[in-house]
Amino acid sequence: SNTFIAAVYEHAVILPDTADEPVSPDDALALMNSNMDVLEGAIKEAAQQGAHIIVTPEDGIYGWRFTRETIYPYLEDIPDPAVNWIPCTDPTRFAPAPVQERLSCMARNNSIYVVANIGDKKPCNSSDPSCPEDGRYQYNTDVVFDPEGKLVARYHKYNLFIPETQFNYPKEPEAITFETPFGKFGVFTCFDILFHEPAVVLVSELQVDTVLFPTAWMNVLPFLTAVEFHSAWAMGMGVNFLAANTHHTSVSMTGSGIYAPDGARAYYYNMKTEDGRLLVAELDSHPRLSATFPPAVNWSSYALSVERFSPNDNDFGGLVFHDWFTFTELAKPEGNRTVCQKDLCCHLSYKMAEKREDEVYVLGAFDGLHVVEGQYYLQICTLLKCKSTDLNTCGQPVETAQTKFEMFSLSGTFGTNYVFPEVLYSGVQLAPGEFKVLSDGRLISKTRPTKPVVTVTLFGRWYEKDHLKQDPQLPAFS
Ligand SMILES: NC(=O)CCCC[C@@H]1SC[C@@H]2NC(=O)N[C@@H]21
Repeated sequence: SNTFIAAVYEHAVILPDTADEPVSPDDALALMNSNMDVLEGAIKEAAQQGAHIIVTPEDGIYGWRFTRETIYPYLEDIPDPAVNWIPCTDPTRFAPAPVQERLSCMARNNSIYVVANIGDKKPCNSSDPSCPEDGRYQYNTDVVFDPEGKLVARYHKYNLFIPETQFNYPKEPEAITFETPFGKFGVFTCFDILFHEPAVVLVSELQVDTVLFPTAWMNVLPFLTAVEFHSAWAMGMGVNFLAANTHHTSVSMTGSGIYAPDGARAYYYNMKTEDGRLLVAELDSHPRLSATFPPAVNWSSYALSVERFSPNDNDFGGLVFHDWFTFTELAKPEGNRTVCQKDLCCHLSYKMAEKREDEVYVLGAFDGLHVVEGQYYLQICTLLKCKSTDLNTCGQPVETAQTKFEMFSLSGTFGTNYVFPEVLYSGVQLAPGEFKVLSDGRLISKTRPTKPVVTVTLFGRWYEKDHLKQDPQLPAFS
């Protein structure tokens, strides 16, 4: 088919009690069944609305706050999908697997692909020198059941986030894909999105059409809020992206969406209540063949072709999520500005509807290794609103703004081809259809932005540089 209906469910996970001791297998299953009761309602509703596939969140069935020992009763042995297993119709073929059986039946009874995140356990012994002392590997695992209830994909998360000490890293990254009548799918989990393997491999080498993305994502403004970054990754990589987040506002977890390469089809961000939400939207099965598929981009073409727009007399520094940026203030209501850090020069042309006295915007550049909660090399050009009119607050998280822009055009001399374009309006709102990337690398407003701007960002990832030693992040202007 040319199109299909996708669903994602943001789930307010029912968490286990914080206990230091492992619970019984029955208690673990009871907690997981409470969560699956809610997921089953969402799956039924999605199927009734015609969805062909539904994605549910990372940690959506057992929650978090586990040690290696306390998660054990929640784990099941998940076989390689090559065994051709329908747990719903053949539940006793392997060791008891009540969670896989129930997920399989939900898929089968509703004739829909179901994507879920559960825990896998694999026994090992001393013949394996890497075998953990407790005699088992434990993996954060995505599973996919087809509309017959057959297990068609199993993915072990490769880039564990720092607190996930309950799980092991798989020895090698797994690039997991499967074919459907509506395109080729790939799957990875949460923190994986910031790294080359397996995320970029799935798109650039294996040419998937749609990525399935269970996540438990804590939002970090100004660049790493879920809806902002996940929609930007879909656009930068040219794929559909189905992101299902957990919903838990006390740790800033919210933000799910159905994203196409040219913008969001549906998204949900809600820090006000603890409600989950089902999203359903239509997508192209093969976005690369669609008339709206964005053109190939040379990310540095425009920026390398122009001279510096402005002198660097008044540049200053500031921290953005632990990274030392070089900033220049946008003091006039319109203009052309350049700011550089190391090899990255960022150019901005902009026009504000009016220059407000109570809001300050800057153009910023960062070219360096990010080292907090993981190590990854970034090149970032950004137009952002400062928290207050004090320039020392530039880079601190900001959610709202009042300044409307007539236009913006942002570009940079990137050394990487992997650049993710973000536009965030006041109130953590996306701007689908209101901006685009030209083939020469400029991120431009298509029409006059309809809402006040919080950030416009080109978020570049330079994967080859991830293993460099950290540069001392000193102000380049001092
Ligand atoms: N479950 C996960 O793997 C969560 C990782 C995503 C966290 C994103 S990426 C780095 C930022 N730090 C955060 O606390 N949230 C952001």
